Amino acid sequence: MNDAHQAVNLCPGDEPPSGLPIVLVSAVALVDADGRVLVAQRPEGKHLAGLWEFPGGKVEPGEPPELALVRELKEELGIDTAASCLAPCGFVSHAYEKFHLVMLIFACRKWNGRPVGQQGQPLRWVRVPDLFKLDMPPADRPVLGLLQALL
Ligand SMILES: Nc1nc2c([nH]c(=O)n2[C@H]2C[C@H](O)[C@@H](COP(=O)(O)OP(=O)(O)OP(=O)(O)O)O2)c(=O)[nH]1
Ligand SMILES: [Mg+2]
Repeated sequence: MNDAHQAVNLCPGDEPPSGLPIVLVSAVALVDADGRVLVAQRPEGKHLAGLWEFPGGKVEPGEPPELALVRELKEELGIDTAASCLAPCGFVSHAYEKFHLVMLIFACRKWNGRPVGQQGQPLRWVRVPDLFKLDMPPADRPVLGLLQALL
């Protein structure tokens, strides 16, 4: 048995199911001057409705992930930022029932305008330790650890 084979066997049951379409999403931790992070409640009628999420959305074909996020922040929150204001924090990879989510996480401390939910979605500024108490999508749990380490 070679090393690679042994490494696979160290984590039995961890293999993700294959065959699901991959959905690439860019999402952001907007961080205010007090170190709080913005979360938005997902609108009714959407996948994972009612849960608190990091703003962002699907990357369109051929679209750079940073520009997708700049676009989504304008569409969802009405704020302006730039790719140069987005610091990569990490990613999550999570199998939902119908697709496999790969979500790139950025941090952003510089934007213009005051975030307002453009679809009427409620917003909250939350300290990182308090994010653990919120009802968030299952894919987001590893993001909280990332933010705890980075912010
Ligand atoms: N934005 C965002 N999406 C998340 C998070 N966690 C999580 O599992 N997701 C999932 C929910 C969705 O299935 C997918 C992102 O889709 P989205 O609904 O935000 O996409 P979008 O803004 O482009 O909206 P739409 O045009 O497709 O309606 O990622 C999160 O923290 N933020
Ligand atoms: Mg979205």
